[in-house]
Amino acid sequence: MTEPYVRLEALDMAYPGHHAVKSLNLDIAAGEFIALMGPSGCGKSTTLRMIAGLDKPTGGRILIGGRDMTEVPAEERGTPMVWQSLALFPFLSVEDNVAFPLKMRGESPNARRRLANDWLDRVGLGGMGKRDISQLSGGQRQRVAIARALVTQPSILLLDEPLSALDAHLRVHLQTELARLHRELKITFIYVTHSQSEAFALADRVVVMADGIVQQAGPPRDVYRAPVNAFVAGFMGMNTRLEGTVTGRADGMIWLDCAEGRMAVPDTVPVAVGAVQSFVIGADRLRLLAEGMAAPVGQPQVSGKVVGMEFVGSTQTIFIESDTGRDFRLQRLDLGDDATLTPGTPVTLTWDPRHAWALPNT
Ligand SMILES: Nc1ncnc2c1ncn2[C@@H]1O[C@H](COP(=O)(O)OP(=O)(O)OP(=O)(O)O)[C@@H](O)[C@H]1O
Repeated sequence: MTEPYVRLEALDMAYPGHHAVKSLNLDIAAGEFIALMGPSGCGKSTTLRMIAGLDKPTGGRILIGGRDMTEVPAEERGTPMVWQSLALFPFLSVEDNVAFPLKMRGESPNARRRLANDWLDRVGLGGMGKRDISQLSGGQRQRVAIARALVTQPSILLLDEPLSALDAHLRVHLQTELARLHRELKITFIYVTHSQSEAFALADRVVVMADGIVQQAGPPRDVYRAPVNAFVAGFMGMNTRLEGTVTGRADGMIWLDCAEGRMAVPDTVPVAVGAVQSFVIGADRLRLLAEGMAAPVGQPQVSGKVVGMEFVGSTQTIFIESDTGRDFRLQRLDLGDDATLTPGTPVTLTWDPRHAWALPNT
């Protein structure tokens, strides 16, 4: 990264009785879309609130554009925030809500009206400026909140679960609009979410947190395919974790004795023969073997039975329990040809060992 635009340096927040953020270091480039994700209580919102200046860190520094902002009051930081719960003024019109930060800044009534309506147009609410907030739907209100945050033309927009109060259809719709706004505005977005699909769809980089500590930061594909530890692998959800005793190395692969048989994984970790090594295999990498077929030479072959199926539009997830009692998840396109895969159906799984990923032993 060239010079970061936002730098969080050993950022710490120790509430009385709870250490919420622990010496967090993160560099964010100008114009980057960053998603902070992790389970409830991991410190995502606290981190965002510290960047906004709403919570004062108990340690570390926040630099924005090279300037130390740690002691700068929220209203002077130029870091507006959009929340899950809509903090709009119910007694002001839509236009006045959007224009409010401009009024605080002392802009003239004409400039306020013009800019507010420009932004209402940009978020798809053109012509609705005179309405009361109560006359808008949840999705429309969230657009007002976004317009109000952007009307001052900040260089950073902070978003804390901005879509989580909306229904699934609206969420996807507004997600697309946020992506468009980010492309057009080219400003830095820092986005807190529980939702892996939202984070993956929107962010240039995701930052996975647990217990106040950054576990992994990287492009969504890297974090999904190459988790750095068991926590991140588990948080990504759609993979199966196996482990075995290392028996040797050959041709860029580590060979392991697992309960499910002899397996190989790409040799990316320094591990000794005789040690136990974990690895993951993505749900989309697993394949079912047709009845009576053997796996290609060098590929594992794991037998088990179907325990459940889930359909999500054009894809399906098949839950399989192996004969060794391990849970596998297999994800594939739904081609409508698996009426016979009911719970209890015996199946055999395989995968290309080059798609497995050894978890670094940190
Ligand atoms: N003012 C406070 N005093 C004491 N503890 C707090 C305070 N605010 C937050 N916490 C605790 O700090 C931890 C991190 O909170 P935070 O809101 O950052 O989590 P989060 O990752 O955003 O979670 P969620 O996804 O549920 O919003 C939680 O355990 C929370 O209970």
